[in-house]
Amino acid sequence: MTVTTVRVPAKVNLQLGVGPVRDDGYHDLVNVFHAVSLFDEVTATPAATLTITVEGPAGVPVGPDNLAVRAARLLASHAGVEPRVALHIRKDIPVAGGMAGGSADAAAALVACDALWGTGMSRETLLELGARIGSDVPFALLGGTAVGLGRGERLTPVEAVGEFHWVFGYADGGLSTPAVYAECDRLRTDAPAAWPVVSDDLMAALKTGDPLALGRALTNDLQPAALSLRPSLAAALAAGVESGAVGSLVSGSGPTCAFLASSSAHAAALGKTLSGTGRFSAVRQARGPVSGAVLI
Ligand SMILES: C[C@](O)(CO)[C@H](O)COP(=O)(O)OP(=O)(O)OC[C@H]1O[C@@H](n2ccc(N)nc2=O)[C@H](O)[C@@H]1O
Ligand SMILES: Nc1ncnc2c1ncn2[C@@H]1O[C@H](COP(=O)(O)OP(=O)(O)OP(=O)(O)O)[C@@H](O)[C@H]1O
Repeated sequence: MTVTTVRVPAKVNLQLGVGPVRDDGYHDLVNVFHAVSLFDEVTATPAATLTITVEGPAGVPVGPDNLAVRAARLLASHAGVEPRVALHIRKDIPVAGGMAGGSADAAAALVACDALWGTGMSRETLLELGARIGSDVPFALLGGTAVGLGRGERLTPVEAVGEFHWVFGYADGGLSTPAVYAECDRLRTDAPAAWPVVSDDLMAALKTGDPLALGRALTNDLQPAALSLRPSLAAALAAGVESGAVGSLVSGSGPTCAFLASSSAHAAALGKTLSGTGRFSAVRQARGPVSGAVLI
């Protein structure tokens, strides 16, 4: 194969239940991931050495810290091949926005390089290598809707009926994921975290495909921490409720706000209204669930 391109989706967390901090610094989670139709593309071209170029928003490292580069190196070392590839990322997922854009690129690089180098890794091996790069990477490989336990890497797919329609409000400037988890711990000093459990209401809403029920069931334990670090998010979320969203929450560690609509037409109207509030740097419509990283 000469050139491979992989398309990979962003995620929103339908439930992010955060348990106590573990000895290794991670938190045990109940993390209900949902892949949505905002995509990055990673292209892998044969080259003498490993190089990386990025097209799109600023703030993405173009060196060894890029998660796609780390993924390519890890795969090469695991498979015993030289990491000879020119990686090119076309980014559409917001950077440090709580939608797992970097993790998505790592997942895409694993799939693209495996195809380019003919290393023939099993799905299980790619999921295991992905988990070594970051907790969100396995889900970017899987896509759809899934419950993630442990630090979010132990995945079980969830059957969801139909399609849900979303509007995402982007913010200027990102939030650091470790800083948001640390703020979550700080806010809980007086009340230790309870062990999270999968929400029955959420699972029921996914089984029926009812957006109103899903909207009521959305929860994010990191939201108070994101709001504490970025107080302007409170008004941004309120704008969604005032504009008729059937559910609103911060996506993952934020600061992107996710708004659920009752139909595609409702999402288009909601997107227009939210654009007019001036509270977001950009407003995007998307649907979910969509598949994980795929060769195109
Ligand atoms: C907020 C979420 O996006 C929700 O899906 C994820 O939990 C974050 O996943 P991620 O960005 O892949 O995070 P990782 O690269 O694995 O970890 C970055 C940092 O986030 C914190 N972290 C992450 C996952 C987890 N279960 N507990 C944590 O406390 C830790 O401080 C860790 O050092
Ligand atoms: N390919 C990449 N795309 C974006 N950021 C990257 C990439 N590789 C490394 N990074 C670094 O990772 C940081 C977090 O980026 P990312 O966009 O993944 O955040 P996020 O969406 O908030 O993550 P998550 O939702 O998984 O917590 C960035 O600020 C950047 O420095």
